[in-house]
Amino acid sequence: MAPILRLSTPQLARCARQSLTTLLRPTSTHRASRLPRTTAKATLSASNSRFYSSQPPPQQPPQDDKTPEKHGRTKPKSRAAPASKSAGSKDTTPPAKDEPAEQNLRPLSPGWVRLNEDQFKAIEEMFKSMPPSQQQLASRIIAQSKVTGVPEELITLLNKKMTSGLGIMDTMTIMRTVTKLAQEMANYEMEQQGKRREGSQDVDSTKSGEQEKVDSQQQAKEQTPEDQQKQQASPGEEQPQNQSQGQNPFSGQNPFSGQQNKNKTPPPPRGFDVSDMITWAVGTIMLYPFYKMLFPGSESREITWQELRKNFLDKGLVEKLVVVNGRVRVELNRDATRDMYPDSVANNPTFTYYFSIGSVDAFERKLDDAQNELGIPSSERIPVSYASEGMWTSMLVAFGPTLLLFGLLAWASRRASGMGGGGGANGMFGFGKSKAKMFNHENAVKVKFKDVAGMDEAKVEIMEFVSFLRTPERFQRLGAKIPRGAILSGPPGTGKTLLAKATAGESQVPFYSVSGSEFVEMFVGVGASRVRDLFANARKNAPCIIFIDEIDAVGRSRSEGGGFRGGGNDEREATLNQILTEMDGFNTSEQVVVLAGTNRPDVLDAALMRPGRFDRHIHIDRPTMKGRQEIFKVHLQKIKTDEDVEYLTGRLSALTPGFAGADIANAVNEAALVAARANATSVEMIHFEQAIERVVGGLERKSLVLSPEEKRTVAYHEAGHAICGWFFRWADPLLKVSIIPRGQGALGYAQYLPASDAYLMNTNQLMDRMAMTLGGRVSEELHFPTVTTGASDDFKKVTRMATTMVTQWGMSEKLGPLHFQNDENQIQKPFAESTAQTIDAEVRRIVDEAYKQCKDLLSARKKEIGIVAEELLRKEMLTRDDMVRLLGPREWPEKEEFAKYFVGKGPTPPFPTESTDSPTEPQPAIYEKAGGIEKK
Ligand SMILES: Nc1ncnc2c1ncn2[C@@H]1O[C@H](COP(=O)(O)OP(=O)(O)OP(=O)(O)O)[C@@H](O)[C@H]1O
Repeated sequence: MAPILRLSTPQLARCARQSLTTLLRPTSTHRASRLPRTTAKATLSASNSRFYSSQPPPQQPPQDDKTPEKHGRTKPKSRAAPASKSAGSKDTTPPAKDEPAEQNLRPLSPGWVRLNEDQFKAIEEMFKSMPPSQQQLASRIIAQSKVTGVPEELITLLNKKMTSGLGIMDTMTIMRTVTKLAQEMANYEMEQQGKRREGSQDVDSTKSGEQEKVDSQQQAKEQTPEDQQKQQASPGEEQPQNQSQGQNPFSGQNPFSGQQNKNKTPPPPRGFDVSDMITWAVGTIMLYPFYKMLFPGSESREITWQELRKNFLDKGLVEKLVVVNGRVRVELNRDATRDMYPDSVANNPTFTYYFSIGSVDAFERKLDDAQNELGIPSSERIPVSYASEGMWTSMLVAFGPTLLLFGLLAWASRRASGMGGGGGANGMFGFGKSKAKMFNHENAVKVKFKDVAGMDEAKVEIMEFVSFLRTPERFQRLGAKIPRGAILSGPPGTGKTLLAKATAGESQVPFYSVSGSEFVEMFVGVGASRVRDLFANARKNAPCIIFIDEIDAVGRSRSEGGGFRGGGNDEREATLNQILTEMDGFNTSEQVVVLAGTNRPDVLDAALMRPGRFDRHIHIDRPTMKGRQEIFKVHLQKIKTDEDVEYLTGRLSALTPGFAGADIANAVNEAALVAARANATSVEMIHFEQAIERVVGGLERKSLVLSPEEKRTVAYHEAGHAICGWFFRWADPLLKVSIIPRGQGALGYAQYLPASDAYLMNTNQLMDRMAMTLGGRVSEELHFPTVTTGASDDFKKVTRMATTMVTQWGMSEKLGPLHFQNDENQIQKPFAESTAQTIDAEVRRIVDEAYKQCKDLLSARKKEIGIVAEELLRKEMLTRDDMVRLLGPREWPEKEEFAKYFVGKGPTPPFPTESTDSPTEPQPAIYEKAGGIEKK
């Protein structure tokens, strides 16, 4: 076993690989490649067995009392005689080279015994079923066990094997026994090595170099010719001797050899535990035959009934038949079989034949018939026994999947229980781990306040958090409590996340970003666990900012409404409770600021909003004209344009009322794409305008071809809108009229520029807007014998506007200053039937008034409608300048900002925004929407 000690780690690894390959390669007698999966451990261990087979074993301790003296060595201390002896051949024949002399036997450890000759033979028989490459090594290990003895359990196992056979439960004992054996052998080997080193050092210190030379010459002389031959034939076996003399071929690598042997306690090679390795290797070798005993299936062969009869039954070789789970194992009379078939594998004691049967009855009948035919008297009939061998295997097959499932669940619940108290980092399959992304100011959070435009008030509010995170002592000194967090609310895309990021960027602290919906899972408790994990991480990295986007996903009011209607939602509630708890859990010195974003602050739970949690409520609205201009400036920095930035941004912001920051970013990017498509060298005004038109109105639908009549109707319809917009005093300024189909269902459109920053509208403006919206239908009535479906969307807008005037804006004298909220989710109207009737009547009255106003105007301007419509049919699109050319300048003064950017400026002011039902949210103009109407 010594050679293993001299191998370097890479060599060991190589050996292990070879060994594994060898073991898995099928041999003629042994189908290793079909080893069951249960052998995995043995196979792994077997990989080490090649250390032994690839390297010759060490020379055994001297077999003769005189040898050490003869060689001029220090004689090893004599050991106590063992209780039982092994080779009985010791007295009669010289011991085999691997067999130790009795006086060199290691004293037996408690619970250890020595094997007798029969037992050795039995083991050797078993080793015969091993691949030949390993047999040699296995027998060396047997020899070694003669020195060390074997654990008593091994004898018990052997006896059991010979009498009743081993069961699956014995595997544990085997493994334990083998481990013990391997450990003992390794210890023994280490002792031997130590002694050899000590011996050689003693000799070195006492002998002069000359004396050594003489000794070695004498030693050579005194060696018998057989000894010399042996040495030549097996130089490897000389290695221990050479090693002690510093001639080990591995001396360059091995700390045990050569010069290094002079160190009293040579360090073992790094990262390699010799005794472990030996344990593995010996364990593998020993375990393998035992495994074979337990699972002999791989050394059996299926035969047919006819073969059985012809080869064994008729020849009287069958000793017993054992019926096991639908198969019959044939137990042969080995001696008789050996005489008849001397070269057959059937002589191998572990080899069995078996055959399959349909039913036990049929088999018994067949056997009886065969024996009758052969004339076997009933007293000598072949015994048939019934065993339930393989029960474990079949049980494993039957219950395996269930057990696996239970195991998996047990494992999962153990992991899940880990998330309970300790912060929940892992949770079930890691579910409890927070999904928050952490951005670090050094690499990711590069956003600064200068990148966030058009929300000065919000910035001022949030700036306080920055100062707190940067200089907390300034606040703490005066006893001020630091705000825990802020809710940023506002329409989508208005820059809530951006502002939170900028706060982190300015304060130069880590930023955890997570969406409220990421807390919600199908497992109750996971959300809460994630919240715990998030806050635990944040505390570790304080000072830092946590940003929970879309907090309404978890923070909805628990009392009523939202997802809690109809029975509640435990998971969401648990998550919310955890957020509340965590926010309470901060002490005031903890520099963790929680910001949350939502589009629906109205649905949030009151507990979230109370002071001490989200102390601040910062509302971020869509930007004003000035705000848009600033946002355009921020985003224009990223693209190449030669336009005058001041004028460009002013005009673009005038063109984009109602745009949020995200829309502006999108429009700018779209403009760059349009310019790139046109191979332009820089992005020009026209590209921006096209981009905005595209963002608002949708793509041009060139594939939609209208018939000439349809086109004509569309042109007159749009001309009606345009004339209203031109002649009504309070109408929004007209920008463009087009009959090019765009987006979804719009066959044409008129664009107006609503007073972008007008947050109030009076009755005059509303009436003009409604009249203008009805302009399309009225024009159709005036110019065609029949009307079309194209005005449905206009009617919808008008009705909605009139209803809002009556029910919410108090613009009906009959109903007075009352607000009637008609909740569509409620079955009953919150007002009396008579009130409902009054509302209906008032809505009708207002729409009728608007209709009359429109009809009066268009009837008077029928000629102008014709002019515009015909021009529209020719050019498909008219700009404001075209309108001035056709109709003369507009009678009413234009608003200042409109005049600044559009009156007499650029040739193609584009852009959609027609009428809208809300004074604060201008909508893009669409001539006709789908909704069952294909085209006009
Ligand atoms: N005020 C602004 N200044 C500059 N860019 C802005 C501004 N507002 C929005 N943007 C642009 O819009 C993008 C999206 O904004 P952000 O994600 O912050 O919107 P949000 O309000 O959080 O939206 P949501 O409510 O849908 O989560 C930003 O990445 C930025 O490019």
